[in-house]
Amino acid sequence: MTALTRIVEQGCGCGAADELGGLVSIDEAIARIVRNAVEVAETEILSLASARGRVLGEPVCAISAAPPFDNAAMDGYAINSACLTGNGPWILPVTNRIAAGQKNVGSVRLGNAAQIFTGAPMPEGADAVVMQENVQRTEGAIVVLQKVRSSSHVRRTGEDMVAGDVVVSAGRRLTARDIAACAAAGSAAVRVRRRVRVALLVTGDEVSTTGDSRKTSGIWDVNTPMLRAAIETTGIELVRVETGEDNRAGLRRQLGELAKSVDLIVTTGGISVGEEDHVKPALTDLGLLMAFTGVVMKPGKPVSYGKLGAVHWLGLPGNPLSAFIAWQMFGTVLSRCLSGGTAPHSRRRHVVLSRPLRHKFGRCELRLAELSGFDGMGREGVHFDDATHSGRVARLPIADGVILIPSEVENLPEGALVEFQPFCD
Ligand SMILES: Nc1nc2c(c(=O)[nH]1)N[C@H]1C(S)=C(S)[C@@H](COP(=O)(O)OP(=O)(O)OC[C@H]3O[C@@H](n4cnc5c(N)ncnc54)[C@H](O)[C@@H]3O)O[C@H]1N2
Ligand code: MOO
Repeated sequence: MTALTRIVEQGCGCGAADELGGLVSIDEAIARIVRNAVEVAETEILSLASARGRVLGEPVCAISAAPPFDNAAMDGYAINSACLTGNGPWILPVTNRIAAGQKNVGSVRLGNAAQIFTGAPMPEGADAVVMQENVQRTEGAIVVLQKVRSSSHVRRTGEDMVAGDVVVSAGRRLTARDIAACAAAGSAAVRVRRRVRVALLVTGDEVSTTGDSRKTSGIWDVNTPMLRAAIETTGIELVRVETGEDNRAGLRRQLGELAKSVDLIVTTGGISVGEEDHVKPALTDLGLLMAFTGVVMKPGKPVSYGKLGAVHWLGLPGNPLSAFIAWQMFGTVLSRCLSGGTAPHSRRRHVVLSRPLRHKFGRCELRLAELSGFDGMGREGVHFDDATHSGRVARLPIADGVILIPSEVENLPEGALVEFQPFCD
């Protein structure tokens, strides 16, 4: 039995929406984010040394061929393979010695050999390298026991890249792998998009900051440190962190101020339907255009998104697990779109349930899950929680991601396939 038959890019694929309550499906919420989020236009030039994590604003092209000349791939002897005729062994006089970095390497005549070291330029006349382990060295000569093919252990000019090749495309978020290709292409600096500027505003009068020596217990503020870390992981720049006032006028003033200096405001809490939920009314006062207000998912139902002029607002629920999962589902997509990064390949995959699963019909549930390795048929298994509790985070450290349980599913047997989305952190 399969809970979902197709791997979808990001959404849950079940398409559940609650028109009456104004809630949209996960897929629709993502589509609205993608439609509204325009990447930052400004770019800057950075040295390769400081470019990791940044989004490339223009392609990086090779300035010359790599390798720039034919060279030895092994320590050994450069020979012309055409001299190994008939049956061996063949005795070849060693007439020169070539080290890496050496200029004027000379040539090798047919029937002779040049001792050569890995990375050294191939001498004229030679077309192959015999590894030193495969010869017997005698006074002034080598004995070759087996034939070698032309080009054996030779790295040819331009076999990795030629001048003008695009080695990294615009939109890539630079990793050590991209930086390797840029360096091999001769690039010292790259043009990247400027980082997206983000403000985090955490509401909730009842929460206390950890580290306050006057307090030994309380509802600790989880969202600020958690989202600081999560935002940092996506490569955008957290420029302001504030504690929200718990009233409409105060929030209106704070949000209005923040909107002057950032591209994105992320808030947590204060977005449900209670009389004490002031974030949306304050944003409405400021002229917010709402793209969606609530998603048919558990946890994270109240997650909302809209725009204050050119500034994006992502409203995450106050419950820490809801805030974390809503960030994973929507915040990461929004950050990527605003940064100008190309969509990564989906890391979604099917996994096999380790035991029967029960689910309450209604919302698409994103339940914490832990990968448990592969079975004899190569199928990846998953352990999962009995239920989702939006205020609990004790199990987050051992969870590798979430399984997606479509809204209409009520029971799944052990061995059923479900979709799994790994956390990006
Ligand atoms: N009548 C209804 N009530 C609620 C609904 C609903 O549909 N109808 N939705 C529930 C759902 S689902 C969620 S999720 C929460 C989200 O509400 P808010 O986003 O307005 O969040 P708050 O009420 O401000 O806080 C919820 C919860 O989280 C704790 N919290 C808040 N901030 C932090 C923080 N920084 N660190 C740790 N914990 C935090 C807060 O103490 C509350 O317990 O609404 C339901 N209600
Ligand atoms: O949707 Mo809420 O996040 O379950 O508690």
